[in-house]
Amino acid sequence: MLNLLHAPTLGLIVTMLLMTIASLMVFVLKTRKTYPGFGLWATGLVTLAGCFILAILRSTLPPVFAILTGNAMAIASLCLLYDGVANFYRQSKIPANRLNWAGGAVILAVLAYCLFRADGVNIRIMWASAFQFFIAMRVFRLALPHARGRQKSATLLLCAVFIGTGVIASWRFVDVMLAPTMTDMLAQDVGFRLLILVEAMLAIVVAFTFLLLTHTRIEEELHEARARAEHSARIDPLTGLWNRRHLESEAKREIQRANRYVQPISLVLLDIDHFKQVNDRLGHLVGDDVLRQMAGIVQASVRTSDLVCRWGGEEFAILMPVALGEAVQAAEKLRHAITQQEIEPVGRLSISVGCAQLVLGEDLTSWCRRADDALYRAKEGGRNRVEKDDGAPRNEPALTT
Ligand SMILES: Nc1nc2c(ncn2[C@@H]2O[C@H](COP(=O)(O)OP(=O)(O)OP(=O)(O)O)[C@@H](O)[C@H]2O)c(=O)[nH]1
Repeated sequence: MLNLLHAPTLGLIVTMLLMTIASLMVFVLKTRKTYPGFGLWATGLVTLAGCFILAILRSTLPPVFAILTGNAMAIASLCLLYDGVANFYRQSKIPANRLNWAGGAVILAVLAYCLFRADGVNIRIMWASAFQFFIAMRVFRLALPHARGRQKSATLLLCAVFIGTGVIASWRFVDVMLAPTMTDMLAQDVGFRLLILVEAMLAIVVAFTFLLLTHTRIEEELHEARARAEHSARIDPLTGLWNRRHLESEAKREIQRANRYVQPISLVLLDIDHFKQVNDRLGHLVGDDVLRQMAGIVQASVRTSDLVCRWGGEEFAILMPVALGEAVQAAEKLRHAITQQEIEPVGRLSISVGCAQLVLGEDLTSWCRRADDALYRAKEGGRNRVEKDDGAPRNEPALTT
């Protein structure tokens, strides 16, 4: 066991592991999509690896330089990792925290002072461990509130790693406090060296966690982009209402529900009367604006449980979870509201409306055709009126507008 944890070998293994992981982080930073903070994480790990290299080379360098530079690098790497976490969660590129850096500078000054004390090694390790504990707890506090949604597991892993780092730092603090005066850190007992090895492992897990956090954020963005694309594929760009595609897919779902629970549902189709004249007299852009105003009136005049869509051109459709009689009443109310409304710049307009209640076992095509037939009859009957189709067989052939 002792041989396995031979100090120089241990130092070499840890350094090589850290260098490898730091290089991989830099590679990911240069070649993949990353987020604010990733660069700081990569720099933090490179700095940590540099600190271990200095530890290995300590005997070949002037001791004051090796100790102070090594500690400065260790402090800087902790501050960089914290800044990376802060920037990642806040999505900002501004370096996050001056308190850590100021604290780090004070600790470094204390460490420099300790170089001239007989019990300096112990005190140095205790101060450095205290700082490590402080940063670990700050990272934990910063990250924990973000453990939700898709980021939950990766963030919890990050919190666990920094809790582990904090535990090791406090363990080492107590261990060194109780130990006799030390002359060389790496010459300490096996337990002490084992802690360094565990810390190196934690650094690797941290790097993995950073990659995981980045990956889950990419997933999150893709998911949101897909949801946005799906939503906008169902919206009519001119009026902002749902489009026909959305209404049809909702109607299919409603048909299943209505058939299963025998609940009434009606389709109301409405068409602006003589809309062509608006375009012809005032131009297509004014026509577009009139359509937008009409959409607003229709949407405002129906219940929130009704689904309004632009069916196409100057036609709108409303899905109402009510029986035919109530749908006709609502359509009359809407027709009346529209005729009372001043529409800029054309004045008052009227609509023709066709209503049809879903018949048990009927499909969407047949239901729409019946509503369309009723609308056609409203047009034929002189416009500005509501017609219904009650599902009873008719003698005349089915017509469409
Ligand atoms: N401005 C504008 N006009 C549109 C749009 N979609 C369809 N239209 C116009 O709507 C008009 C529909 O004309 P018609 O089908 O003859 O109907 P109408 O003039 O309303 O006559 P009736 O429906 O029979 O009362 C055409 O002039 C189309 O160009 C659109 O997105 N914007």
